[in-house]
Amino acid sequence: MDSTSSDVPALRLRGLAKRFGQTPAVENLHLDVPRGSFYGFVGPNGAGKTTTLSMATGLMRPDAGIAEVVGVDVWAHPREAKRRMGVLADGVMLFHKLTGAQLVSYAGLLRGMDRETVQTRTADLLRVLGLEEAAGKLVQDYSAGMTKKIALASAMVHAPELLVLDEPFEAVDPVSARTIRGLLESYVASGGTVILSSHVMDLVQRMCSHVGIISEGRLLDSGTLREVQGEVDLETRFVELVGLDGGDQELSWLHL
Ligand SMILES: Nc1ncnc2c1ncn2[C@@H]1O[C@H](COP(=O)(O)OP(=O)(O)OP(=O)(O)O)[C@@H](O)[C@H]1O
Repeated sequence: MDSTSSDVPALRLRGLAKRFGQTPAVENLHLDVPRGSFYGFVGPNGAGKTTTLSMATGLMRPDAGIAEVVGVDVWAHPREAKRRMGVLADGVMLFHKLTGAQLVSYAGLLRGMDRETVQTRTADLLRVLGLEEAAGKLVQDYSAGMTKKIALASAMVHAPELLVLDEPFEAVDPVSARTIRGLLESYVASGGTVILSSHVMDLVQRMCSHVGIISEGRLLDSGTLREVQGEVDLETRFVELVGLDGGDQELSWLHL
């Protein structure tokens, strides 16, 4: 397949599956993320979002199925696939004994970039993300939001074709969230592709051109935002598909 063709999805998943013991976390999942799309991957807690994105990005080996980034098989050609994507993983340990600036630079050097470019881009990212003053501080001393931002900078420094972001806005303050949104929007406008997982339907509805809804390890619906949400808003559609499951219950003892 010609990986330069715009028909090749930025991310293509076929039959992805993963079990933890007897529990299926992801089952026979097929998904196409078109190039140049801003793709929201949503689902309730424990739906399989992180497991899917981990298998898609070479962090967790699937029991079955294929993951391709711009036509490159992630598990057959991990180095080539990883060059083309930037990943913000959920719950993965960073090298916390490095300073923020060192962490981003290290990520760039790992991708084979020259030192000068790495330095310039690291400074740009730290400035834009409001981390200039914390550049020399150890990552272990960062707050949760600062950690999220430095991990995001590390994922973006090599200007990959695809960004895979697991909960990029979690713990991030509203001003930084706005900055990150702006960065991602201009990245997509210039031809990049973003897939992000989130629980915040408003945010997905505002930012994303495409959506996939996953529950209990299965993809329930996917397509353009308009196709998926139909005549209602995304949250209503999400609840229709996933079910309320306790969402409308009350606790009598909590009535004061
Ligand atoms: N390392 C693991 N060992 C055992 N079970 C796991 C492991 N990781 C995930 N699971 C299980 O797999 C299922 C999917 O989890 P996953 O973290 O992918 O969901 P998620 O959609 O990302 O959830 P959340 O929105 O809460 O972050 C859950 O039932 C979870 O308990």
